[in-house]
Amino acid sequence: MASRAQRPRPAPEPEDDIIIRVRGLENRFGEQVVHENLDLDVKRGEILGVVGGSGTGKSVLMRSIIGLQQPTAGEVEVFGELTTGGSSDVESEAVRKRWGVLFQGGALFSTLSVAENVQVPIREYYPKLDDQLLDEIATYKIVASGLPPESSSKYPSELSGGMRKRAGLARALALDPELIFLDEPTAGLDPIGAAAFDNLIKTLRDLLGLTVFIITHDLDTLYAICDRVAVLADKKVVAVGTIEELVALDHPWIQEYFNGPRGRAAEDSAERAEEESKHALSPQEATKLTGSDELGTDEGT
Ligand SMILES: Nc1ncnc2c1ncn2[C@@H]1O[C@H](COP(=O)(O)OP(=O)(O)OP(=O)(O)O)[C@@H](O)[C@H]1O
Repeated sequence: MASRAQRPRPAPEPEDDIIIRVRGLENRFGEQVVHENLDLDVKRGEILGVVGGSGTGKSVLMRSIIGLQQPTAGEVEVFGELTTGGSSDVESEAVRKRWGVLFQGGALFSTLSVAENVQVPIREYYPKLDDQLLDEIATYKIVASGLPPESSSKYPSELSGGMRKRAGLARALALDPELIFLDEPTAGLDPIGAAAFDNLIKTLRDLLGLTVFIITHDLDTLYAICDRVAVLADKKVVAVGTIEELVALDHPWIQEYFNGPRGRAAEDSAERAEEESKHALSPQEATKLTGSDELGTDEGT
């Protein structure tokens, strides 16, 4: 886990490595103005955390980006295609295939097994695939998400909260996306399960080169895996940057969030984890001492 002091700063990206571009976004519900003149860029390959007080419009922002919410003004481009109207069905279908979404709570279909849930997006885009291949792909995604293969045949009601999140992640990964959106993925998980889920996201990003847009209230997640954090307040993104850059700002909500008791505790625990990892045994050393090569595979959910 990287500490606040030691996390490497992402190198500056060229313009075309911005894969989500939000400009002048406005969302109104009747008299309520949720977003006004909101701008945001997300860079290829980064894990971007999105934070803000309850009701500041984090989920509405995500829904606007993925085209589930038509904003009242402004534009959103993902992979260079407009998702806020303007694209043809063919173009928007092609671009939708390139992202996966884990909604709050997993949003699994309760009458479908885990494998059938994972197969839903695959069937939508590739209706001619045969059942055996669909089963193989689903099992692969389920295992990649840290679930045992036996969970394929289980129904959401038979899974723990952490397992449901992993099943939702398996479905988000179904179409080999380049970009994933995660809405509060660690909410409701115990701290060990939440840390394991964070590690899984980071590992998948590193292995698959994913770009990750993650809405979270979980300060530990921000410290552990996010390259940059975007702060929603006053109806817009008031700041985006590394945690080091954000804490240097004078914004009252940012100061209270990162320098309040929970923010400091998360920072301390990230630094402790970093310190402990320096003293941890390598897998080879552990094998020598214990004669076992099966350490550390339980992710705790
Ligand atoms: N379809 C809708 N119709 C009317 N109001 C809506 C709709 N969707 C969201 N809102 C309102 O927009 C505001 C922002 O909601 P949103 O769910 O994006 O907040 P959030 O920042 O994700 O909050 P939380 O952290 O509590 O999940 C809220 O006041 C919500 O009631």
